[in-house]
Amino acid sequence: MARRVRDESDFHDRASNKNSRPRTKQRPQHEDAEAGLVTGVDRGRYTLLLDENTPEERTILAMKARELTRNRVVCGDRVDIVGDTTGEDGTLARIVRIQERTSTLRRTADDTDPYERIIVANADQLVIVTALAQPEPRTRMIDRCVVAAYDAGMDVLLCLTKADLADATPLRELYEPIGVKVVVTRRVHDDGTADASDGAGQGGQGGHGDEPGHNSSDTTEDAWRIEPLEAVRAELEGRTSVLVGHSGVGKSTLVNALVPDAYRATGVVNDVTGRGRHTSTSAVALRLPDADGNPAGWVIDTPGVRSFGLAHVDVENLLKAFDDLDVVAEDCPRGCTHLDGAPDCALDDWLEASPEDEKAARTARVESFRRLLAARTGTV
Ligand SMILES: Nc1nc2c(ncn2[C@@H]2O[C@H](COP(=O)(O)OP(=O)(O)OP(=O)(O)O)[C@@H](O)[C@H]2O)c(=O)[nH]1
Ligand SMILES: [Zn+2]
Repeated sequence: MARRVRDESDFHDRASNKNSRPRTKQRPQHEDAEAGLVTGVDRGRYTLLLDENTPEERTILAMKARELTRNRVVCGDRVDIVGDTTGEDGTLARIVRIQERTSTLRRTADDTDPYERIIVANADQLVIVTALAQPEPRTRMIDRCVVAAYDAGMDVLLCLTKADLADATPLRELYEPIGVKVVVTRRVHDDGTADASDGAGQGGQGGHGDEPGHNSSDTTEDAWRIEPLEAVRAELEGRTSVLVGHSGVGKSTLVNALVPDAYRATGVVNDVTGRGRHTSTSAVALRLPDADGNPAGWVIDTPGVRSFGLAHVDVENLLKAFDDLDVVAEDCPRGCTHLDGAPDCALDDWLEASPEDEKAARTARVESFRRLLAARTGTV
C-alpha cells in the first residue's frame, strides 16, 4: 500500500521546492555522482552504503553539499554523492541530491522541537514493538503509531513481545480488524520452559542469535532465546521496516537476535564522533540477513523515537488505509469529521444498513477507525 507521499519541501520550504530549483545548472556539475543509501546520521555526518550487494560495496562518510543546507537528509534516503567515495580513512564525500522518496515517516512539531520532521525515508513498514507486560502495553501509543504509519502509506506490523508473561489475545483482537499484522514473541529457556524469572541483561547485547536464522538451543548453551524468530523475520524479509518501541519492551533483544552484531555494525558512526551508539538518538539502518546470511531487507532502529506528534496527519490519508470505509465516506457531508456523533456521517448509515452477519465486523472497523481518528489529538 505504499502511496506517493509529498516531499518535505511541500511542508515548510516551498521556495526551495525541487520544481523551482535550478536543476539544470546542477546537473552537468554532478553528472558523475554516485548513488548511495543513508544508513546513519550523526551530527551532520552521514554514513552511506555504496554499490549495495556488489563486490564493490562499501561504507563511506559524507556531509551535505552547500545546496542542500536547507534540506533534511534522513536514514533510508537514497542520495547522489560526489567527491571521494572510496570510503578510505579520513575521506568525506558530499551529498548533492536526495532522490525522490517513496514514503516519509514524520512527526509534528511540538513544544520541544518547532519543526515538523521527517524521521525516516523510503520505509514501507512500521514495526511497533510492544511488551504484553513489563512494561504494560499502552494502546493509545500503539494507536498513534498506527496513525503515523497509515498517514505515511506504510503497513503496520505489531510485534507483541514477552508472551511468556501475558496473553496476546486482547491486543490481537483490537488490532487485527484494522489491517495490522500481529506477530507474538516470547522468551524460551533452553530447557524449553517459558519462564522469565531471570536472565535479565543477558539478552540486551546478548549472545543470542549468534547463528543467523537459527538461534536454536543447539548453538547457544546458555539462558534463553526469542521465539518464533523466523516468523518475525518472514514479515521483515524483502522490506524496509522501521522499528519503534518504548524502553524495556525488548526491541534491542529482538534486533540483536535478527541482526547478529547489529550494534557493532554501526561502528562507523561511533569512530567519527567517539560516541557510543547507545547514546545516539538518530535512526540506524541495519541489514537484515535471511536464514542463509544473505541480505534480505533493512531494519531501521529508532532509539530516540518514542512517540509521534500527529497534528500534521491528514484525515483523508488515514481514511485511505481503510479501503471499505473510504468508499462509504464518499457520501459524507462536506467537511465531515467522521467522528462519533458527526451529523449525517455516512459511516453511521453504513452500520445501520448492515446485514446481520456483517454487523460485528463493520462495527469493529468503524470503531477502530474512529479510535484512531481520536488518537490524533492530545498527547500520549
Ligand atoms: N520475559 C521476557 N523478557 C524479555 C523478552 N524480550 C526481552 N526481555 C527482557 O526485557 C528487558 C528489556 O529488553 P531490551 O531488549 O533491553 O529492551 P529495549 O526495548 O531495547 O529497551 P531499551 O534498550 O531501553 O531501549 C531485558 O531484560 C530483556 O532480557 C521476552 O520475550 N520475555
Ligand atoms: Zn463521515
